[in-house]
Order: sequence, then structure tokens, then C-alpha cells
Amino acid sequence: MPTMTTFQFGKHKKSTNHGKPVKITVLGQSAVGKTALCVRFMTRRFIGEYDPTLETTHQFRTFVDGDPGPVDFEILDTAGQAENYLTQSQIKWADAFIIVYSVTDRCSFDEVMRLKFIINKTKDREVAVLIVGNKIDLTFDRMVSKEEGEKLAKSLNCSFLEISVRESYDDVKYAFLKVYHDMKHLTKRTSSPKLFVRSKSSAQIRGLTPEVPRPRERSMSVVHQVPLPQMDQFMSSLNE
Ligand SMILES: Nc1nc2c(ncn2[C@@H]2O[C@H](COP(=O)(O)OP(=O)(O)OP(=O)(O)O)[C@@H](O)[C@H]2O)c(=O)[nH]1
Repeated sequence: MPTMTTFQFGKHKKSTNHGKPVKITVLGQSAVGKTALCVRFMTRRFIGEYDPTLETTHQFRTFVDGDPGPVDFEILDTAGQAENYLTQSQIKWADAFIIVYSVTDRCSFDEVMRLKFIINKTKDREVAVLIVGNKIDLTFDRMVSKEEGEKLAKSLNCSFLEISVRESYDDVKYAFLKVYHDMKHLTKRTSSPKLFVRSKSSAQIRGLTPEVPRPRERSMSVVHQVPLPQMDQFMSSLNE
């Protein structure tokens, strides 16, 4: 049974997005930390154990530096278990996506590519997708390197971060703000043909959004504007 939670802080009655919340679907295999990520963003707390999620929508209002008022988010925490798996409506619903894998679980990393292809097939326009490699605090259990994560994200035309939901609230907040800014940037770009003329460097894009605090020791790539490779081309490039 889908559930809904609401966290609204502050005395501001109106949000910057005028009652049209930013809808983010969080995807990824079971136990990669999707619920931990959502709960950490909304409550700042890391809570160790959760029941496996069926599907939960969180409504959350927070301030984003640079925006005049608070921003309303709606975050869909999806079920990672195969039997409850992804429906097209969960993808159609969203404005932007976070795909989570665990750096300690190669299967969850392999799943990222499949999820991105489902997003591409379902959405009829380019959308902001952030790939998050979680659990970097588990240094000795790491199975997926940062370079592999970066390479995959670049090939799939996505932004990328490695984080530890357990260790850092700042990283978690940054992830949500990053996907929010990517989404705003894409919307601006698609409604302003001039911006297609030259793609911007990551430094320039960061310059456009200097408000997002950028914790140290983090890798990030911006949304790339190259066409998405076909699956077979992509697979062979990974083996190079
Ligand atoms: N060490 C470590 N453990 C984490 C981290 N993030 C989440 N976990 C743990 O990973 C386990 C799974 O976290 P969940 O948030 O329930 O994972 P999920 O992806 O929502 O799982 P489903 O609901 O089954 O789809 C829990 O035991 C968390 O405490 C992290 O950054 N570091």
C-alpha cells in the first residue's frame, strides 16, 4: 500500500515553485539506501534500519540558497524488491530522478544502466538524472570504483556523486539540490534555443548556481549533451 509523509517547516506559506512541487523519483535496487537517503534529506537523521519500502511519497519543503522562498519537493521512494518493481507511472510522474547504487554491491551498479534505459524509453524529453554511489564509508567492502561510476554516468548522460548517507547530511542535501538545479538548467535550456549553441563547462554551470554548497572530496559530473549511445555500443565501451 503506497504511503505518504509530509514534512513542512518554516512560516512561509508560499513556495518558490507556486504550488507545483519538484517531483523526484528515487530508484535503485533493494538495500542500496534509497529510504535512508530520503529520510536523511528530510529529517537530517540517519536511521539504521527500515522495513523494505513498497512505495512512499514524501512531501517536503526546504530552502534552497538563491531561490527567494522555500521549494516544495515531492519525493517518491520506490520499492527496490523485484516483485514490487518499477511501473511506468512512477517514471512518468517525475520531473527528475536519482538512481542509487551501493559501491559495495556490483549488482546494484549493473542495475543503474537498465533503470536509465527505462527512463529514456518512458520519457519523451531529456530529464535530469543523478546517479548516486552510496555507502562509501564501507571502504573495505567497496566493489565499484569511483572511476567506474563516473564513466557509467558520463556514458549515460547523467550527473554523478559518490556519497555516504550514513556519514554526511551535507552530501545528501547536495544530491537533492544538484538534481533540482540540473532540472532547472535543462528546463531553461530547452525553453531558450540560444543556450544550445555552446554547451557549458561544469565550472560555468557551477557559476550559474553558486548557491549550492559543495562539500569537499566529492566527484561530480554535469549533464552532458551528447546523444545516448545504444546499449551494445555502450557495453563495448565499458570493456575497453
Ligand atoms: N554503512 C552504510 N549503510 C547504509 C548507508 N545508507 C544506507 N545504509 C544501510 O543500508 C540498508 C538499506 O537501506 P534502505 O534505505 O532501507 O535501502 P532501500 O534502498 O530503501 O531498500 P528497499 O526499501 O528494499 O528498496 C540499511 O541497513 C541502512 O542502514 C550508508 O551510507 N552507509
